[in-house]
Amino acid sequence: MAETSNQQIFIDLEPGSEWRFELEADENIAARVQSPNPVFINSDELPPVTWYPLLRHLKSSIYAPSYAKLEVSALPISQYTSTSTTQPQLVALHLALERQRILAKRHISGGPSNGQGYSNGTQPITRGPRVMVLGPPSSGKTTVVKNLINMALSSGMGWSVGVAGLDPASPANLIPGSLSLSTPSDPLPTHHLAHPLGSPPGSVPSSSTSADVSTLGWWFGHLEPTTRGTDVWRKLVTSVGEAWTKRCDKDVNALASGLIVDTSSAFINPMLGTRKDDPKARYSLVAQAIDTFSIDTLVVIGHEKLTIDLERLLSPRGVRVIRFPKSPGAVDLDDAAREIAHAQQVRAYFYGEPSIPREFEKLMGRMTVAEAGFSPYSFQIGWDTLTVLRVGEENAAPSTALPLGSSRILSPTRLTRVDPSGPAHVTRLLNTVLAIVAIDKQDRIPKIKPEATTDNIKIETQSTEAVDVKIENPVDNEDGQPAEEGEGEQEEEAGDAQEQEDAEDEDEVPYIEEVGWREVLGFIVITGIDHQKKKYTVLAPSPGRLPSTVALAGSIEWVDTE
Ligand SMILES: Nc1ncnc2c1ncn2[C@@H]1O[C@H](COP(=O)(O)OP(=O)(O)OP(=O)(O)O)[C@@H](O)[C@H]1O
Repeated sequence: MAETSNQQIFIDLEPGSEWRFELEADENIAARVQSPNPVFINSDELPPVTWYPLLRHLKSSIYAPSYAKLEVSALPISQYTSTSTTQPQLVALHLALERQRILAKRHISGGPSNGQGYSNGTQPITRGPRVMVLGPPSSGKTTVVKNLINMALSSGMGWSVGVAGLDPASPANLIPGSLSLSTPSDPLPTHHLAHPLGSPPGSVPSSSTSADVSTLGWWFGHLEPTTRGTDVWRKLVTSVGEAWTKRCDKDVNALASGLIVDTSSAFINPMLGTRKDDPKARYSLVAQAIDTFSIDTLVVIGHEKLTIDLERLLSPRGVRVIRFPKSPGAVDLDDAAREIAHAQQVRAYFYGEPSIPREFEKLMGRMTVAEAGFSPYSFQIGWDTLTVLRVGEENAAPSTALPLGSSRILSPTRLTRVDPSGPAHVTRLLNTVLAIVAIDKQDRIPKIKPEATTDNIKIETQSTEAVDVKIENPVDNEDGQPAEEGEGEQEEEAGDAQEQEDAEDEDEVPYIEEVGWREVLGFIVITGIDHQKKKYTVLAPSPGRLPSTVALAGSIEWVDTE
């Protein structure tokens, strides 16, 4: 209940209650605890007597395990307190995971197992918990993941928990459209929408409004997996899994700490990823993620049928399926709210964490400090210098050009190069976010002699026999423009040898398909296109040369409206 005295606003919290708020576009508030007992936001303790900024559009809650008094700088229009919290269930789940971590650590360090380090009484516990959280849209998956991470990182045990983000719409630390892997070292704060699971790969030192999270990213380029994009998705998930395995091989603490995986709500669709050659398969992408990360615990939020379905499917594989209640506080996010969150996430990648609002200057007392903003950099780069690729999109001769009765089979993960001279392509690229990928010598497909300069395309005849045929001069494949000279400072710096090589390979995608599921080096966005000069204007997070001039496009766009 809120009370006002001497222009101060206090909220009294009963033991085991949470204060929930939904901030409007113009509401920035700060909160601080004014009682000896601590309060928590997503299981991260509010620092004592320090103002904790809660910025516009944020929807969250502050939990008090025992009686607490909270002071807020202003009362949001939408706020209430409630004792119907899922915090006790979260704590119980955390304790079960913590036990597994401790036993795994004991096993890894060769300590006595005294019969406890065994799961099911037979298998020794050799590694920390591998948990995946599943549920319908807005059921609170990311919130549960964040709470579990924060409880583990606050336990004082020095855990190094892995966080895999398999929800490209709620990116863990990166731009929407990414899959990610991070190992945060400090509890993740909740100040704004920009980074639901921490801050971007730190080019700046950590501060108290973001967590120092070194994040690896992979580019899916779309907000959710679809059956059509399944092949690329699977490759990307495998890449994330390999990175996690590598991490565990090098760091036994990560192995003992375990992994928590956030997932896309699309995962609850049983038919997602079902292939024509195996039409009866259900939950194939869930099963793939479970195998890839050796998941042992699946947490299903508030969905009874899904829990039962998955239990039937996964129990034989030794996966524990737990039904977890949906928090009554979880807010149904509509399209508008999601768009705002995505725009803030992209903006924060380029400009850094949102700054602390001016109106907080009048608040007396200590304030959690803001991250220094980044210095994004805008420059022009020639169409021929920046090679923009799409993964898994058809971009070849039209089917009508094929022999009668035949159909084309293209690799579902093939790369196509965006042809800047085709007007449709250029228009599509405006405002597009691009993921920069590293290229090395082995990635180049050796140039084929002119008579063989074709696209290898399999043609399936009606008798279903596959034969290889070659189609010359694939339509829409490359512009064939010679590389421009003197593209400006950035270009000369960025282009170097690669620019020359790109110009040579104008008629085909010169790289192997693996480039499409490689870890990304960073992101840029195309903010302008000069058709006359054949140049893109791009925004990068920092000045200096691009680490590579090969970039992957998807369907993620961003226009800075601030
Ligand atoms: N107990 C709570 N009190 C207040 N707000 C909450 C609570 N739990 C979750 N929320 C809010 O509800 C919204 C939805 O939660 P969250 O993003 O965790 O769900 P999700 O299942 O991951 O969503 P998505 O559909 O994006 O996958 C978020 O804005 C979150 O901050």
